[in-house]
Amino acid sequence: MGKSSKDKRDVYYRLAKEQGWRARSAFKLLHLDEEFNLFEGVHRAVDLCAAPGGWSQVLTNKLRENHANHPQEEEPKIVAVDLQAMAPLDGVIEIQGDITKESTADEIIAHFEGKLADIVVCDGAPDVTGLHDLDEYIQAQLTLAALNITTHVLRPGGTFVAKIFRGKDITLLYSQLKVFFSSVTCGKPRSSRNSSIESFIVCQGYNPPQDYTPSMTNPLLDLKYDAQNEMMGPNRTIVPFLACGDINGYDSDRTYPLQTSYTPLDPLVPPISAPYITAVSMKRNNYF
Ligand SMILES: C[S@@+](CC[C@H](N)C(=O)[O-])C[C@H]1O[C@@H](n2cnc3c(N)ncnc32)[C@H](O)[C@@H]1O
Repeated sequence: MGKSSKDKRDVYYRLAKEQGWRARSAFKLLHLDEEFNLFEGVHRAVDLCAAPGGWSQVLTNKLRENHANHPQEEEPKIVAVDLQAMAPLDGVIEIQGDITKESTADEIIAHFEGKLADIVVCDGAPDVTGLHDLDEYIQAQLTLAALNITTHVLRPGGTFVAKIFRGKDITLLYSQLKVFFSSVTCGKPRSSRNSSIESFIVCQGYNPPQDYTPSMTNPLLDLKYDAQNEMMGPNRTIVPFLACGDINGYDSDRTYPLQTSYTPLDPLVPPISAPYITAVSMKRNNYF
């Protein structure tokens, strides 16, 4: 009887046990490295969603190798983060925290003491629900949280690698990543199960828009448009508003009965700060 594909996949599970990797996923990073040469000249790394620590082990080996080859260069620094506690790993600073939280980002940044990382990797996966659209959405949110932390800690020219679920809406995420990196490639390492929707984006050449200011309250994570969180400069995107068709005379008897002082420039688009009562009267007039 021939080997089933399941038997072949298990080779990485067995190899991981034999070679002392904490997780078979270590091979995914090793195989991505074979293709993309991820660790050349890398001394400082962040491992997001790191438990139980397979990728951190790979990082430790690669960065130590780099240091052994160039002892005059700085000592390796690796910061690993996960929701779950991780058994200690020599040479790895571990943070137990949620990567979607600002406090976790602050903690990571603090460990770099003003210096920047050469690479950020993220193998994060939320608990899947089995509802594909929902799982893809949550995975994309996790990737965006990782990207957001990355914009705070990655040096220009640096690399970001993250797990994605390559579903039908993935091109939106690619577009968002292309804003920040000169090269964005999607890779499926041979150790990643064929049956799995997972792939990895390899983003190289970090190059944020000029004057981009990293912020945890930015549109990638948090859609807040109140006065305190107003987007400025290149963080702010304004798209044209086009009234389609002739709206003259449309519903011309409308009134704003509860707002004597409110004179909107465009009655169909009240300012964001317009009071609740505006929404009530607009709703009453069936504008939305
Ligand atoms: C597939 S495992 C990572 C395996 C790891 N790369 C390794 O080689 O050992 C996914 C991890 O993502 C973590 N995770 C999921 N959501 C997270 C979040 N919001 N913040 C931090 N970690 C998260 C989980 O706790 C889990 O340990």
